[in-house]
Amino acid sequence: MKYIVVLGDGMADEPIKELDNKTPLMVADTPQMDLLAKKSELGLAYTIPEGMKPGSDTANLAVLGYNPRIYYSGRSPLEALSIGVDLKPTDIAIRCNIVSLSDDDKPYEEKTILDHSSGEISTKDAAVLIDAVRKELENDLYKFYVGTSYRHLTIWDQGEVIDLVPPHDILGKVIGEYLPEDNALKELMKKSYDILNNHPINIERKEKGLNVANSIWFWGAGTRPALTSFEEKNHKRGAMISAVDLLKGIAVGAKMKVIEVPGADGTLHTNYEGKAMAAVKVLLEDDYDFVYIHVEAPDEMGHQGNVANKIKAIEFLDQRVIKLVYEAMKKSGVDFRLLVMPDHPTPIWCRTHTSDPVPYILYDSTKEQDNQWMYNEVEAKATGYVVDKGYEMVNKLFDNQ
Ligand SMILES: O=C(O)[C@@H](CO)OP(=O)(O)O
Repeated sequence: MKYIVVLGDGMADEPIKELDNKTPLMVADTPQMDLLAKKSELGLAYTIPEGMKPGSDTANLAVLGYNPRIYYSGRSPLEALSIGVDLKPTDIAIRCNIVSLSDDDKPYEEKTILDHSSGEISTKDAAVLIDAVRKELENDLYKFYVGTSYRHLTIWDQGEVIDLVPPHDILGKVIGEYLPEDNALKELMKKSYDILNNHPINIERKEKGLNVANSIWFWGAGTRPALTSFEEKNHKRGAMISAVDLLKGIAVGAKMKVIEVPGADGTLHTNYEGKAMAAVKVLLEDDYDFVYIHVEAPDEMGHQGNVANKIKAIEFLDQRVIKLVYEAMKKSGVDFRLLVMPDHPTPIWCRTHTSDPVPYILYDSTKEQDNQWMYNEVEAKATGYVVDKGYEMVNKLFDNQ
């Protein structure tokens, strides 16, 4: 038996007025997910433990079977594992976004945050900007490392885990009240604006009408994580396919195989087919038992508040990932169980995450069901199946309960 998770980041949503009070999942043309839903258990899963913040860190740990209350020690330390930075016990890892602030004459505190992703800047351009920041601001206490696209890393030697606001939670707002209380971190952010706003890369971006990448933004602080190995825990050899350091870092921590897919970049235009084919290969040719395919695009489109592109991202996931994996597995004749779900909702109305339960499909090629339901939030709720503890989902997938 082979085991597959397809994780559509932020795919769940709420009814939207312009969509006749339907959700993007209800409106999207998803014949593959609907076919699977008919043959499967359909239900709702709570991936965010009560009282915890609805981050992709917490939710994906849960879907991989790690109780966030035990294993969560911050987002950035997980990403550091993927970036290859070995944290000392006294190091604090902090996510260092490159964001777009309003390019006006107002003091830093009065600027508005326009985009947490600087127009999904390329890693190549971002690396040049992080280098410019590093030259001016790095010292014995603060070190800067390049991650992927707008997502980078700062290590604060002998620092503290302090509460910092994720930039995607405050899009369109004046930043003053959301800046770090820690003065040193705030100063680094302020100085970064002076370094970056008129950097040649940003002058070019302005000319091209692209969002400028003119400030760093700190959030997601934490300490070195300690995950039990996935194989020890589940007696399954597991592999991870994702564009983002968060998921790749969780996999490094869990001693899973990390598969790099060329062209997988976390955007709407990622290499969907490449991810699907890499998953099939690791299961059928390399004989791994479990693969986790993470697709970031629906979440990013949610953060952008772009309903048409969120629908597109869901349709791409359906036709260019799930369909390919399903058909290749069927053709191989190997039995498999397939779990399709988001980690959390990223509703268009709020452009950030919520803690609501998410719809899941659990398919078993050896026990096909014959139901009438389709894959969406409303029908998943109507079935009455509920998984209260998201971190038990893998046990369901492995049929271990
Ligand atoms: O990587 C990030 O900065 C965030 C926002 O895009 O991702 P997610 O919403 O998946 O936590």
